[in-house]
Amino acid sequence: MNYSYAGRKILITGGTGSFGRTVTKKLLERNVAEIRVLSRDEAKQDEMRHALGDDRLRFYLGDVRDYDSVDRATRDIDFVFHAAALKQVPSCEFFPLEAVRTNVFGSDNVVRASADNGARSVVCLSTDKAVYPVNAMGESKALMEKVAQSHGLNNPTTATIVSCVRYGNVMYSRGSVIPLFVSQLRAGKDLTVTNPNMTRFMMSLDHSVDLVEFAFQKASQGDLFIRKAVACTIGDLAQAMINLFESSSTVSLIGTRHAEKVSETLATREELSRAQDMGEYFRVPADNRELNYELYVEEGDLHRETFVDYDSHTVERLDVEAVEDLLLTLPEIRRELTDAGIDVSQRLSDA
Ligand SMILES: O=c1ccn([C@@H]2O[C@H](COP(=O)(O)OP(=O)(O)O[C@H]3O[C@H](CO)[C@@H](O)[C@H](O)[C@H]3O)[C@@H](O)[C@H]2O)c(=O)[nH]1
Repeated sequence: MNYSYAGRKILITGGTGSFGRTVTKKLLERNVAEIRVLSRDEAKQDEMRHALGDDRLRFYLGDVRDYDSVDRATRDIDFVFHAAALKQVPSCEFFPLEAVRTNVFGSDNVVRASADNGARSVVCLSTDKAVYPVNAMGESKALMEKVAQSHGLNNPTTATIVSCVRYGNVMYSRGSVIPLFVSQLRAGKDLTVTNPNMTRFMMSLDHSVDLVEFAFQKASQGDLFIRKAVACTIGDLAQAMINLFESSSTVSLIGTRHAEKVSETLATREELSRAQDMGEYFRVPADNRELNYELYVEEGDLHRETFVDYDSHTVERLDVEAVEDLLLTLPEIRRELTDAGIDVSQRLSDA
């Protein structure tokens, strides 16, 4: 279905985070009537209110764990982008029930309140860590995906479309490794690398948000959209940062953190076997069969064996120079380099 944003009201949960904020900025460029941001931290809201200075922005204090605060924020709303989450792997490992409360029950509140208030479309933000999860953050996000998909299965006549978008690591997002490396380089310290052979999917924030808009426009009930991405090793990422900053820092190995994987998977082969390849991304439709399994035993999926997981160890791997080029596409990196007195204009014009 194609919806126009003109005159529409959009809610972004977790709207003061890196992802939510970028989506907010992009949507403000459309002819939307109102964007609501639901989040817990009034200081971040205040900072965003002043930074964006747009009177179509409305800030709602509240927590997705609390149905009433989500209900208030979803009244008379058209689109909901659900980005609020606990997303740091180590902290979720220590406090797994907090991850369950926010990422599972909180997501259920968002889906239910949106449907109760007649929203047209809800898009939930997921992560590659939800695939073959080994940590509480990923496990809770995997359940969030199931909660999102169960909406359509349990409410066949609902008018509210619920879908998910799944990403890898968003470069320069708050609390992630790239801003950490920048601060270490600027302080003249060595870069703390967990395991140089670990691989991660790398994508820019700007690229990532396009898919949210696409999901709003095109999702069918229960769809999961996966953004394809390139990957690199963390050792190459550290080296690329050292090279760009023309630094004499070296790498200091600190070992793998709690519950980290050596590689991440964006899509399983089972998902790929029923996915639609749409160029930049995959669309994985929900399995809409009913709970009547005896009707289906005849239909085994022989086709499935020909697919392999979409994994950061096996997709296109960037070398150090290609990682440098990718880093230079980030405005934050260019600004940091300029601040550090490093002139990259020649390199940018060669690119
Ligand atoms: O001091 C550090 C910190 C991290 N790393 C490594 O850098 C990579 C990326 O780490 P980080 O930026 O902390 O991201 P992840 O732990 O991979 O998780 C991020 O990426 C996920 C998507 O995979 C999101 O869902 C999470 O919210 C987000 O925190 C990992 O291989 C880490 O082992 C280091 O080498 N040194």
